[in-house]
Amino acid sequence: MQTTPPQTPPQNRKDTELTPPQNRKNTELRVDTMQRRFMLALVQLPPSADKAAALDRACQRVREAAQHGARLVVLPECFNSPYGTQFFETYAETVTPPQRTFIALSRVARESKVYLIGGSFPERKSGKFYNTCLSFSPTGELLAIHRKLHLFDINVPGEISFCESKVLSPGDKLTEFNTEFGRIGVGICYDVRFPEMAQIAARHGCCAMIYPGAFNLTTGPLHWDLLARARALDNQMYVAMCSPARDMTASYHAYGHSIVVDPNGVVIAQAGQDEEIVYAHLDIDKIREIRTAIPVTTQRRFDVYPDVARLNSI
Ligand SMILES: NC(=O)CCC(=O)C(=O)O
Repeated sequence: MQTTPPQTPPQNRKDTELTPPQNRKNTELRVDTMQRRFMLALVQLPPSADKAAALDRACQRVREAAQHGARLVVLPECFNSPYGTQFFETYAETVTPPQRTFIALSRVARESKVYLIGGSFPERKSGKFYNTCLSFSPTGELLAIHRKLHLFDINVPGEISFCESKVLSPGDKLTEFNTEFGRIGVGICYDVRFPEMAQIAARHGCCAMIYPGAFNLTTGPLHWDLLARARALDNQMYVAMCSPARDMTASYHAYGHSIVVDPNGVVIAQAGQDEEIVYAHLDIDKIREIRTAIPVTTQRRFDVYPDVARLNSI
């Protein structure tokens, strides 16, 4: 459990679980800042069935993003395995003990001196499988493990049917971690459809909610941008979603269009459908400005809807 106050730098500590934010107003931004502005990079990678090659390419692109000045780098969902229930068991790795993906991501975060939200990979744990995202500090320390909470089980007749829960189990924890820029919340793809996660993260003082994702060609054009913008506007926080590039020869056709949205709901960076790194500056002062100008954050009527207010004490 995290026991350190928000001012504490992220070393020597894991934020994989949440504790009540004590001694502060919950709506406060956790920006005790050495840095008020930083560059985020979303690495939109092509899908690949070759795990080693995909991992090498991801690390090479993380280094490239760092050389361009990014301090927080994000990879896509299932970035080093094909996305499909038939592949998860074959490509799965453990976190304890660390295997190939963990070791490579930790090393590249350390060598590049970046915070790395390492997309996701199929994880094997105690006989179960999860869709898991590991986040690392610039020293390569594991900061957070997010196991996708909401599994992608949908059926749009004639368009797309997917059932992650055939193979995967859902996680059971929200995920946030501290950086010197601010506190960051993490979800994976379908998690973005559940507004409670971003709302809780915002009320815990997160400045950004980041989702490695892999929408498809049916729901992508309909909902990808809209969901990112909705989560950002409702919570007056930055939202970023990082997709694989589109490959029509792959078994799953990812939408692409990795996106960064500002706390006004404005898209400030967006990829096309091919391999690309998108960069955006996140500015903590902008969150404050927007929350001051349109102060919905402090105008909530928890006297009328008290159940929601209990989020304060999560
Ligand atoms: N990988 C996913 O969770 C896909 C989510 C998606 O496409 C959606 O429409 O939601």
